[in-house]
Amino acid sequence: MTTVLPKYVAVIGAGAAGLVAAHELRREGHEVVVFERGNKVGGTWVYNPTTESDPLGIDPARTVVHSSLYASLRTNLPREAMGFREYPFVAKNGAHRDPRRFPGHGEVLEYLNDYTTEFGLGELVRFGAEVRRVGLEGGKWKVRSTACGEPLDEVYDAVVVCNGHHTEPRIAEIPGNILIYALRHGQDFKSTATITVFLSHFEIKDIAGVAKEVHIASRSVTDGTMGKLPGHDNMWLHSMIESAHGDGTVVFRDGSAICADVILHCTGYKYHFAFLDVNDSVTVDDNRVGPLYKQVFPPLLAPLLSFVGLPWKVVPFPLCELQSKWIAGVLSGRVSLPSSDEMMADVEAFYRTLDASGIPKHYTHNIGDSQFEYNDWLATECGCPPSEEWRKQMYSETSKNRKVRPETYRDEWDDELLVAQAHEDFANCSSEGNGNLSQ
Ligand SMILES: Cc1cc2nc3c(=O)[nH]c(=O)nc-3n(C[C@H](O)[C@H](O)[C@H](O)COP(=O)(O)OP(=O)(O)OC[C@H]3O[C@@H](n4cnc5c(N)ncnc54)[C@H](O)[C@@H]3O)c2cc1C
Repeated sequence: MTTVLPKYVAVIGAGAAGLVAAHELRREGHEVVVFERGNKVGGTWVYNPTTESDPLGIDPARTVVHSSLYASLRTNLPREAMGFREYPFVAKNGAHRDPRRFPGHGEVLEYLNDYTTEFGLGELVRFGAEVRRVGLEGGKWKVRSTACGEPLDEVYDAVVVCNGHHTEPRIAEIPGNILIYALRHGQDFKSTATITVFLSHFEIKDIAGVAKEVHIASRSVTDGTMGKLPGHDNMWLHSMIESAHGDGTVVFRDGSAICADVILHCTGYKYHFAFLDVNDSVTVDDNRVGPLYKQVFPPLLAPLLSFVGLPWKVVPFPLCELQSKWIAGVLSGRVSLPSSDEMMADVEAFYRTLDASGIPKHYTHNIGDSQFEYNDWLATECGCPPSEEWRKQMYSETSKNRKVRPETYRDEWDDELLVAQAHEDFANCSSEGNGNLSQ
């Protein structure tokens, strides 16, 4: 094998993906700079209690606030399955710690802070540094960032994009006037408000507890499920919205109508890479980022440009960990990639499989059903063990429990045996020197 020199790598974002990418890259011998436009590590898990003064987002003078979290948010995955493979998310004692199996968002941020401290990642992060442009010049990446309004141009060998995909809202296109509301507390809604929610959401009950009426319009509502939601006095399911009007009238496709004070879009987010200047080597088309070999490398720019954390409906932390190991190994020459043509052929074959199964383009990165197969493929490439059996089973048991006990799955479960197996595994991990378990 030819020796490849360590690379000078720019990582964009210091959320879970950027942190694990930085750790794995440095571990492999690369020199790393992490650009983070915020002033903390943790990305999504950095909670901001404020909302914009203008919920319609029209006033150009408004202070823009972004946070995808709301106050009462708890994880939807159990901590054992959710954590990084090499740094288990175990409960810790301490004034600000939340030992629950499905902890509140603050505990996830604490965990990511612990991870940062444990591996000394803070020294790699440049806070307040927003990447504005990434372009290829003479075989090297020119990265333009701004800090305190001052532009800075630097040259890197490789760029790893970890900018997350829960920032750019995907707004449902409804003819008529649209109201958008950012939610932090259910109590943000007055008890008189009638709310139309564009898509069902697990935590809608927070709002239903204080709003007068909640009307849920969703693609998945069928004739058989329309009407009042069983067990709730003030929640109704509707077909999709046909139009919305300035006086608050919302007309559904079945012809029924209500009058709403607020329309809340629970329609998710879009992939967005405003800083990427790579002609058409990577594009976003109907929320498909591509072409990407195995969700990570654009064949024409591999291995010097890569993406971590694009897949959704997955357990993100361990998946990002494996993607990062793969990227780090490929950049150092320890792991090889197929040729560009072979990678492109693989991507095209993947798209044909999606087409043949009737899976729309915007589901390209929904790899939920095959996530563990995907993780195991990455693990084999990197020469590390496949996903733990308990983790796979725990994921599937949690999904089942969420369906059976939608209101209480975070506090009642039947997979204690898997929890015990996880902890047995963590103890082995600890004997191999994992500082997270020695406290
Ligand atoms: C409401 C909600 C609940 C969730 N619940 C769970 C859960 O229970 N369990 C779970 O495992 N996952 C959950 N997730 C998924 C969560 O997104 C992932 O766990 C993970 O945090 C994603 O990390 P990331 O690093 O990919 O992205 P992010 O956390 O979004 O981090 C991206 C970082 O990049 C920075 N950045 C972006 N653009 C630039 C730029 N141009 N220059 C510099 N910096 C930039 C951002 O400031 C940010 O810090 C949830 C997500 C949401 C939105």
